[in-house]
Amino acid sequence: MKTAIATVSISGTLEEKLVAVARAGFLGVEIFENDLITFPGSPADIRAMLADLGLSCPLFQPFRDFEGMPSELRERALQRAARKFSVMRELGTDLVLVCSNCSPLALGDRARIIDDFGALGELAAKHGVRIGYEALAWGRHVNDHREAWSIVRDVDHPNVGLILDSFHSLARGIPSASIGDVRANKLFFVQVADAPRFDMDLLQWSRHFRTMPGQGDLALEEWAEAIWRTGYDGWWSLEIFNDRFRAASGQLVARDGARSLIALRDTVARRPRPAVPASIAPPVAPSHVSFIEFAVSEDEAEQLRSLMSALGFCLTGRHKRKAVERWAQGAINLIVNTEPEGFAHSFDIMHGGSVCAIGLVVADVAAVLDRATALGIDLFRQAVAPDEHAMPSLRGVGGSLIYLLSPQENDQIWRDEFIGIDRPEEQDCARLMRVDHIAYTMHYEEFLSWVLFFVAQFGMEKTPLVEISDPLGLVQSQAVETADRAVRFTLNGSNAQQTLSSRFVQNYFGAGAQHIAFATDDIVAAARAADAAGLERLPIPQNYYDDLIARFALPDELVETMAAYHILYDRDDRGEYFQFYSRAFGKRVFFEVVERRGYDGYGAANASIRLAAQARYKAMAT
Ligand SMILES: O=C(O)c1ccc(O)c(O)c1
Ligand SMILES: [Mg+2]
Repeated sequence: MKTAIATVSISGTLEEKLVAVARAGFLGVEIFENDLITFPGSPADIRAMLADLGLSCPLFQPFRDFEGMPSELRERALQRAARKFSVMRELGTDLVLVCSNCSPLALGDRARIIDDFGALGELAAKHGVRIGYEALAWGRHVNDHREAWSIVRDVDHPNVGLILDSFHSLARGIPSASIGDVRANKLFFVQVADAPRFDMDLLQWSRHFRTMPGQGDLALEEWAEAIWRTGYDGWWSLEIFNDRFRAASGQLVARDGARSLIALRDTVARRPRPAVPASIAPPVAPSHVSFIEFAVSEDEAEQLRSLMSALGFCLTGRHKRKAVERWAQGAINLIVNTEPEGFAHSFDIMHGGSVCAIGLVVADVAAVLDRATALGIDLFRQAVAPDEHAMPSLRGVGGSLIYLLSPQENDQIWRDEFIGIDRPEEQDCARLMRVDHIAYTMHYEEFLSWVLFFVAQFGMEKTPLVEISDPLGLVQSQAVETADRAVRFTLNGSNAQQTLSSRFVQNYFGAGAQHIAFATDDIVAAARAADAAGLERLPIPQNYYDDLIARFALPDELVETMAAYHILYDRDDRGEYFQFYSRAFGKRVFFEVVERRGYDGYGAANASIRLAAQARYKAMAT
């Protein structure tokens, strides 16, 4: 798979863009005219830079408003093209993208359009270049690749071919089966972009919200599969217009782009009767969260211990040699690491007491590592003693670790590395059963990067994006989940400076786990016990409960109980959801307890209530 990316997809100066593209492992780069025009050197200088970086330039674009112009403008359009062709030769590319005409002057006369492309093809042949015709979704007369293909077919000139761009076709809902009509030798170039499903103006949607494959909702697999089935073996190039990417690190976006194309190809390779053979290890979904590890100083550890105790966790083991404790309840293991050196300690110094690692159980650790390597995901290994499990790990959100455990290791590790502590009978009353989800908070600009990480590496599914109102701005939130919902993460990021999300990222010096939700099957019992144990809770206003009665027609008694214990409630067509929150530990991490009765979401309707309650604490503190 020959992969390229358009300069428009990446932030920075042209030089910075090219370096980022080359480092990410692309073979080619589409040069956007604007990047050429703003560059203080000749096209030949750009060509030399590309050569130094080992990149080729398979496409120059765009050339606009060409076909079907009234007679008096036709000659000028051809002259304009001739100038561009000279530039292209200097730049070292032989293909230009001509996008369908958007000018109000354009005529839709098909015979004229075919004639124009015939003339352009002749001119191109003289200059030793080729033309690729792309139907813009908002083209004045041609806005469907089926129409563009029929024109290219009828022009029948060796220097005139078709360019397919997933956005233009999928945004308009054009069936990908129609790609089967395109002849591979006439398909000159393929551009790939995904996008979240928005019901909005096509041009605005395309110019601001395109994403890497896997970060959006378009049916890219069918589309890419249809292209492979034609026998096309040319370039696959990302053309991503996205406001966030323009503001993000070029290196990050380029690396994600490369990752997204590898993952897209692999998804197609894993469909029935694959159009391409698989070339990397398959995605292996984690079966559950084995543990969550906190890196804390001894001072903060006391606070954390009392919070965990109040939630019903018991100290069940100590590491044989290290200052590491295991606190457990149900199938949940919380690790408290106060070691004065090592990864956890560095993490604590950097961020303050917080989640430095999680452990995921996976059926095939080697496959996870192989896939991570293929996707350019960083692995982490640290020195271990001979009697310790050498758990490999991936670098996850904010540099925290995702340890990988086989099911066997998950059974053995506590016995092998920890000295068990017998707990008194009366403490043995698990109210919380398992980790329901881990909520990560991150910079707005890196949000899509982590969506892609979980989707590409573990084959997790995305829920629709939701916007949550914090009293000080909007927060964007999206969950990634395994197909069986046994492992769930929510990702949160905000563009507004003072939202709780943004303050977390500022105070924490980066992205991290902001809250952890545990599942119970009796929320009232869990809340009552937590109250009795002195858990500091997030208070919810009575107005919320009055509104609940109005919205859901719930029995008074239930609402009174929920109000007494500050339990939030949500319902959808599948079931009911109950949740309550602890206050934050170290002003960073807080806990949530949830009970799901058939409900699959995260109580998005309640998130603004929770954020408002948390904002009150901030107001009181200042
Ligand atoms: O938004 C545009 O105008 C535009 C230009 C060139 C392209 O290849 C494209 O997909 C969109
Ligand atoms: Mg395009």
